[in-house]
Amino acid sequence: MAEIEPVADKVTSYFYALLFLRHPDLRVMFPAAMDVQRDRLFKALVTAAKHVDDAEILTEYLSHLGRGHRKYGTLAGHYPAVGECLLGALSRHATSSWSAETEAAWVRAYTAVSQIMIDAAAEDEAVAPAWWQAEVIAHELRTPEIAVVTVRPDQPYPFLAGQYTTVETPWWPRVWRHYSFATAPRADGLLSFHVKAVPAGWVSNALVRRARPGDVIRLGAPGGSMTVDHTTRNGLLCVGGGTGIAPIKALVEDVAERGTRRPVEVFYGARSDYDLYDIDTMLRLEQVHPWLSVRPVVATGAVRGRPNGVSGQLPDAVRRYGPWREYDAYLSGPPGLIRSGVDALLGVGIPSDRIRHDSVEELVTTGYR
Ligand SMILES: NC(=O)C1=CN([C@@H]2O[C@H](COP(=O)(O)OP(=O)(O)OC[C@H]3O[C@@H](n4cnc5c(N)ncnc54)[C@H](O)[C@@H]3O)[C@@H](O)[C@H]2O)C=CC1
Repeated sequence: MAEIEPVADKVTSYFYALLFLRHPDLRVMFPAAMDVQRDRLFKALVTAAKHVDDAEILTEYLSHLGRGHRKYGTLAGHYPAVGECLLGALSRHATSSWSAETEAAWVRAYTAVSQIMIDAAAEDEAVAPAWWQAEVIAHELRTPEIAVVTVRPDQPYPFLAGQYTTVETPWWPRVWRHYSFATAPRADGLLSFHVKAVPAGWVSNALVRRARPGDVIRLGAPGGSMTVDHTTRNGLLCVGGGTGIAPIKALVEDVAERGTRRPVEVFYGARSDYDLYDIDTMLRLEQVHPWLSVRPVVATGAVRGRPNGVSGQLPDAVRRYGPWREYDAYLSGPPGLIRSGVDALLGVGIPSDRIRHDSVEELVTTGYR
């Protein structure tokens, strides 16, 4: 991996060129623009290599990957073709470390990896569809860039509060992006997402500016482990930045449904007062739940009309309050916030096994664009 990492771009470009030259029929399974796809392949290789000594984490990661590949139409028969081209690309770029021995090691590793993915996909086939179709039934613009999109899946969609899914729009086939569910599972089966149109974001711009009630999108399977630990009575310290408030709101609803009245402290951060697009919903929840406290935090300017508003960065705001030793922490938002937030939470005495957030690598490569 050390020899491959600095030339990752070349390796993945070469790999896809080989794959499409040798197997042109597979090209239709991939999006028109391959930039994000290329990053994804390499991130998957790095993640697998990173956990190579921890069979449990590796199997969980690969199983999730295998199940996730069902929505692309991936079949067991595709894996050998991919494996051959991967070896072709690696052997061409890892020239100084390549030998019969390394080749045999890669073949063994790839065979094991693909078997776990194939088995997980086959198991999943018996219990869940490869994807869900979902009709947009409401589209509410909260700011010119942020929409709350509510959809009705064509069949029951089981998930846990705090999880995310992948979304494909009809306008950009085979381009999938992650979005967290903005509510806990609802009795009416509806799902909603907070989407911010980001520059050059294919899916996010389509969802904010084009999608209207009646349009049909596709959803992949749910994922993510930022879910409430119901085995403890610890309080929840929730830090949500920007649209990262969406899964935090879902967690609050989950605690409310359980009726356990654990203290929940939400720090809701935005660049400015104007960007606190969901503050009214959060404050309404605070009014009905005595165990919930919501503190808006803005990076610039002041929070108007909210006496408990804080000016500054989210991690600093969290440090200013507390103590947090009796709390589990949940972090959601931009990758930079997750990184500095984890440091702040460790610093205030919350051990790492009680800090939950989505994978920063996933947020970076498969972001919300
Ligand atoms: N499950 C998750 O973790 C979710 C993550 N997201 C991510 O959240 C982001 C939302 O984007 P925007 O609304 O434009 O957010 P934004 O850029 O407006 O930032 C939101 C908040 O995070 C703070 N922040 C940003 N970078 C920081 C850093 N390096 N250190 C400390 N604080 C920082 C800002 O000061 C602000 O308070 C996207 O990157 C999206 O991918 C969105 C939904 C769910």
